[in-house]
Amino acid sequence: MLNVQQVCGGYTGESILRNISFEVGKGELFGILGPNGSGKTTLLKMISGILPIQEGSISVNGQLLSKFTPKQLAKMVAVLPQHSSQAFSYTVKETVSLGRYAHLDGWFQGWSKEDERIVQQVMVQTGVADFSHRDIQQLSGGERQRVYLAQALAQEPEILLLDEPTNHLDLSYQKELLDLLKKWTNERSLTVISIFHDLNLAGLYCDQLLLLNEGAINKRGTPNEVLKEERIKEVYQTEIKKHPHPKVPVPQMVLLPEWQNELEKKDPIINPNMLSLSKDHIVLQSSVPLRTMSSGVVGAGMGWYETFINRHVDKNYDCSDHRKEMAEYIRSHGFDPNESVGMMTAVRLEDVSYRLYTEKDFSVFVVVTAGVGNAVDASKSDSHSFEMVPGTINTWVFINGNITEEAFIQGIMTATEAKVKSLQDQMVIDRMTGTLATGTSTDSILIAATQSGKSLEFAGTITPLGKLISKGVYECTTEAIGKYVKRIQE
Ligand SMILES: Nc1ncnc2c1ncn2[C@@H]1O[C@H](COP(=O)(O)OP(=O)(O)OP(=O)(O)O)[C@@H](O)[C@H]1O
Repeated sequence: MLNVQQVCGGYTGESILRNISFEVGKGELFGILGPNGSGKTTLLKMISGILPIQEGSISVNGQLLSKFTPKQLAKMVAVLPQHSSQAFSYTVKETVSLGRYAHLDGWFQGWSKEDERIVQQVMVQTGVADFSHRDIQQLSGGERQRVYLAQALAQEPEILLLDEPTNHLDLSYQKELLDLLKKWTNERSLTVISIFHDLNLAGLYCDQLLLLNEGAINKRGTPNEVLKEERIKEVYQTEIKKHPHPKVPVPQMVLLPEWQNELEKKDPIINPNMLSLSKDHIVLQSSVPLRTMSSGVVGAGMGWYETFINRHVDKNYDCSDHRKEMAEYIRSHGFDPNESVGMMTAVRLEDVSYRLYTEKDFSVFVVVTAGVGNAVDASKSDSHSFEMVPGTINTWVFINGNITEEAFIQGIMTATEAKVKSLQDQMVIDRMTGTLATGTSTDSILIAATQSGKSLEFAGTITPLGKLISKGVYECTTEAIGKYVKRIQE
């Protein structure tokens, strides 16, 4: 569809872009990225034919851009510039109707039913139909942006060029606009070439990305190929971190603010004095959010949480809507479920076991409640029927240190191995199979780290961090099971 070959050029004598070559396929949503001044707008101006190129070639459907008449070009390519402004006082509908100009024989000569239908349709699609009779000068920045988009779409172009289309738009209109563009690329094979400053939006919506740096191509490829942490850090000269989108397999980038360096220098913060115990629940309230990976009823997965609750429930607790009920319980006790990890246990909470384990410059605080009434041998779990019951071994591991994503996962493995060993050493039996149990059917775990102080890369069993986790989980699980067994024997 669009072929850019070895293009060089810029403004009167000064060459801004160097050796730019890429292709854009029909129906593609193509994003142009790059720092301020990298040449994005200059490139877009060249593609739209406003700025002549100094070297190379740009062709559309196999024909050089310079061979099209202005009217042919206007029918084929529509442009939504960065800061659209209009000197004259037009209504919204008149402004949108200007988009049909390239299709008319003369100025509003032969305005057809089809022209009217298209204008009405794009006004509805861009959400401007409700104020179609208002003066464009009286609209907000976001409303005006949508009117100019409607004007560009009314042109029914094959290629739509956009310079930062989501500028001025609030969150919901950003999404609506990009959803609409994506739909037009899929359903009408509209080719969209757009400049983005928001790397995350570009990653979410674009099929292909072109990253410019100082007038040259740094990388061209799919979002996963272009949005690499090291590359973005280098090109934008800033601290960022890449993380996965929670629903779709595209990378997302987050900024790391300067003040996070201060956080990293702070002293350890999680200790046994922060634990409050009652018959109903055990709560650990942190003064700062902790990076947490857990299988809690509330707050499961990866997140930042301040409140950690292990709640006692009756053996016959109805688990049918346990998430909602637990969130209500947390709220009714004065905590925010959005900032909490909540677990349940049928075990008596007086039998909790907890201890702080310290190394030279980091520490681990372990809290375990354990009961083995529904102990299971994982190698024979086929013999068991699936039943949701409140968890019985709940393991909390708080780390006063700065740990990697890898260490979170290794921490869960290490803690699980230590738990299994404790069960085996105490000869806990799966009642269904009569074999040694490896856990219980609904155990829960959390690893929560302050992400300040010492950097800890690994948490496998023989690493410095893994040694504390192993020892802590083994000892606390053994003690908690011991208390449980003693109680049921009494
Ligand atoms: N009309 C002009 N005459 C001369 N130089 C210009 C002109 N317009 C832009 N430039 C220069 O060309 C370079 C690239 O500008 P361009 O607008 O293409 O960058 P950009 O990547 O779109 O930046 P931004 O993200 O800030 O919009 C800059 O150094 C800019 O100063």
